[in-house]
Amino acid sequence: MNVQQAMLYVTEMDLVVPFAASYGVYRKRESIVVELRDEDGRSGWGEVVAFSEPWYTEETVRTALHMLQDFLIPVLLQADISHPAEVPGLFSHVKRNHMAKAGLEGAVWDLYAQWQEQSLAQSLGAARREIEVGVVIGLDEPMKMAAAIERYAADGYRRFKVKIKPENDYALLQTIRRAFPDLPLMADANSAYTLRDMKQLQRLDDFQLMMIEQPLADNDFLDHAVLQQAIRTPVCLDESIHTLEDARIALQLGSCRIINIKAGRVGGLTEAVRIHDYCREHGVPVWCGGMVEMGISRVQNVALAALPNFSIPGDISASSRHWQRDIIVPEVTLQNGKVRVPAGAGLGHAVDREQLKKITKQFISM
Ligand SMILES: O=C(O)CCC(=O)c1ccccc1C(=O)O
Ligand SMILES: [Mg+2]
Repeated sequence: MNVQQAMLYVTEMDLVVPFAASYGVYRKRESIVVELRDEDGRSGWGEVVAFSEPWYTEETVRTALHMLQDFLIPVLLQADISHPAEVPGLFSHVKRNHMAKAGLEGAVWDLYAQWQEQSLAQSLGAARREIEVGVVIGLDEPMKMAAAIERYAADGYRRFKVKIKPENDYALLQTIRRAFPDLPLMADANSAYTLRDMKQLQRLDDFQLMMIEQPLADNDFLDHAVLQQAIRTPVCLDESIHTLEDARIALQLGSCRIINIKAGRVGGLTEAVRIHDYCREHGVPVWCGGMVEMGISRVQNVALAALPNFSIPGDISASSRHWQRDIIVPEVTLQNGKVRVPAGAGLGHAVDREQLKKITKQFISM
């Protein structure tokens, strides 16, 4: 497989509703869509899920463009690739910058699956035909968050995640639990706490949460282990896990009992599958995280979450959760709280070039 041309679409799209977490509020989202063309004129699609600002990890849309244009794409255009799992090795002389790398690797996976006349899920070794999915409720007033849960429950979502912060946790979860005593509920703190908040975190054991996601800083493997010893609620790590090695450290230290896998955060689908396999061997469940992404990354998530150890519904909502009009056809939709894993070759969804053109503010071809 030879990549002959790489095209980058820098996009910006309004969110259907603003999305707030402990770091701030998003009303629109910038992204980069990657189109790779091979020697037969096939297009493979990827998405770089970095945000405009470096709050989630250190990457941004601008740093990713720099990495893609000046380091990663030149290497990819020179390479002869027989399998997408070779791509991380091609990029190993570039430190980190996982989301930039994952955008290209994802597009190579799409090309490869098309070339094999397989679905992306099949190429990844995933066999499920449908997956259960969950939804994330951004920070807001407790009554508004409870109302959002009610609406999403009616849509059929199977697991509900609320964003929390130290100023808004106990009362919020109490409001939600009183309204929905049996709801499969979890909370994501995006590193808003430290070990000094131990007592406050212990009180959250009152709410039978499925887990608490990333309570402490991303590099705090030790403090997360201390916390997990002191609370009943399972800790799930998100921002801490950038590599299989990070997952190994976290499980060996007891920093968490569950891992959130996002292909963008770990440098691509290849590393995501390796982390999945490692967790499976160690009896640790995983689930697929979300990045308020558009359809290409969303459909990659569906394929990834079809692997067997994705045993908890992920943050893989319908396209309409965030977008008026997604960039794929058909869009991702829910049937009974489940999403069907596409069976068609590659992504199994077409890119809506008309919509992509409408939201593109910068185009680069190499
Ligand atoms: O994609 C979604 O719908 C929301 C997923 C989510 O919570 C999230 C979105 C952007 C950045 C980080 C996170 C997170 O899981 O921490
Ligand atoms: Mg998270």
